[in-house]
This record gives sequence, structure tokens and C-alpha cells, in this order.
Amino acid sequence: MQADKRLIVALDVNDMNKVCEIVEALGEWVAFYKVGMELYYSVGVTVINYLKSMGKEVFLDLKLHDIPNTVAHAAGILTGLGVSMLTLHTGGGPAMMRAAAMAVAEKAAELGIPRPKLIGVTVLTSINENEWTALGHKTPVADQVVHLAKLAQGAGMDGVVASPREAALIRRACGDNLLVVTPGIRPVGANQDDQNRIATPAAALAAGATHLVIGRPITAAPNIAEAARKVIREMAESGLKF
Ligand SMILES: O=C(O)c1cc(=O)[nH]c(=O)n1[C@@H]1O[C@H](COP(=O)(O)O)[C@@H](O)[C@H]1O
Repeated sequence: MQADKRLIVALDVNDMNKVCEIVEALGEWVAFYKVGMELYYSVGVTVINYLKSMGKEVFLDLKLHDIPNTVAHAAGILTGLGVSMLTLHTGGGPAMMRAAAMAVAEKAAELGIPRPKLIGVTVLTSINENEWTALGHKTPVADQVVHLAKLAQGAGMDGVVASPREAALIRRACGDNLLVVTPGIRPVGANQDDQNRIATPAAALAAGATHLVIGRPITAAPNIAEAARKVIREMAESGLKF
């Protein structure tokens, strides 16, 4: 059985024992893991090296957001870790994104390693329309997500993070070459938790997502392996491949 690399399991835990428990339970079914702030700030590069030693791909999600110079240097350093994907906030602006893209390309060339894909976070999937309005925005969330996706594409990002609710709009606006990474995935019957703009795995793929990021519906399930298998079956049955 070959793992479906469109599935990225988010390891939102804070110690290596829990990481090993999840990765061992999922075995060959999952080949791509996301390391976010909680885990990276807890154990650092240890987890990256562990996942690579297990033959897994790593999405390092530290959501860089600062002035261009700072983000470019940070992105260059993270490139040296040999991960497949890195995130930054599109809200940092086009100059920040362009500087990061250049730094990543230069560092990868210098080290002779593949360039990690740079993924721009648009509007967090936890934000609903009420919160969005409270933040002072006048246009609907979806319009802003599409606007940021176009900006990210123009600034050299390989993809964007958005909710599955906006995936189809992004596809229409940005074409087929942009990666559309969607968290906010909730299989039927799963807890919504703190996510607001959500959809099922099949609906996200049908809307044009290239990757599904799923954490708690799998990692907090009573049977982690069974929860993952259910998602993988749903993905396979959707039959769509971007
Ligand atoms: O960048 C992300 O990965 C991200 C962006 C976003 O808008 N929403 C979002 O949930 N995420 C991440 O995706 C994961 C979702 O986890 P669950 O809600 O447990 O499935 C978490 O690790 C979040 O940090």
C-alpha cells in the first residue's frame, strides 16, 4: 500500500514519545507530517530528524511573519533542515514573500538540496465572519482569501493555506499550478473544535485542494490508525487527483 501524500497529519503534541506513538500507529499509511509551533518549540530539530529517519516528508509550519529581511534570513536557515514545505503569513506582504522565496532558493542551491515549497497562509480557518468583521474588515473572508492567494502567487509562493470553503474560488482565480493546502478538515461526525471554516476530506478535494492537513480528528481519536484509514478511504473514493 502506498501512502496518499495529499494527507498531511498535524503533530500538535509537545513531546517525542507522543510523536513516536502516533507515527508508529499510522505506519505506512501516512507519509507526510506537519510540525507546528507547539512541537517545534518543545523539541526543536529532533523531530525533523526523527521524521526524516523514518522516511517521512515534513511540513514545517512556523508561519513566519516579520519584515522582509528577518523572514528571508529565517526561511534560509529553515531551508537547511531539509523539509518539504514551509509556511509564512501572506499578511507580511509581497516584498516579504519575494525576499523569502529568494532566500530559500539561494540556500537550497548552496546546499545542493531540493527547495522546500513556500506556502502562504491566507486567513486562518478558525476565523468566522463575525470575528472577521470585528477585526475591521469590510469584505467577505472568501474575497480576501482569493486576493491574498493571487498576491502570494505573484510573489513566488508555491501554494497557499486556506480553508476548504475557499479552495474552489482559489482554483478559479489562480489556475491549476498553485498548491492549495487546506486545514479545517472535519470528517462527518468529528468535533469542530476551534475550527470554523470546515469541510469533509471529500469536499475539500472536490473543491480543488492539493493537500489536506488533519490533526485532532486523527491524533485525538480513540483509535488513531482506524481514524486515519477512514480518511484515506474517503480520499481514495473521491477519486480526484490534483
Ligand atoms: O497553517 C496551518 O497549517 C493552519 C492554518 C489555518 O488556517 N488553520 C489551521 O488549522 N492550521 C493548522 O492545521 C492544523 C489543524 O489541526 P486540527 O484542527 O486538529 O485538524 C493545526 O496544526 C493548525 O495549526
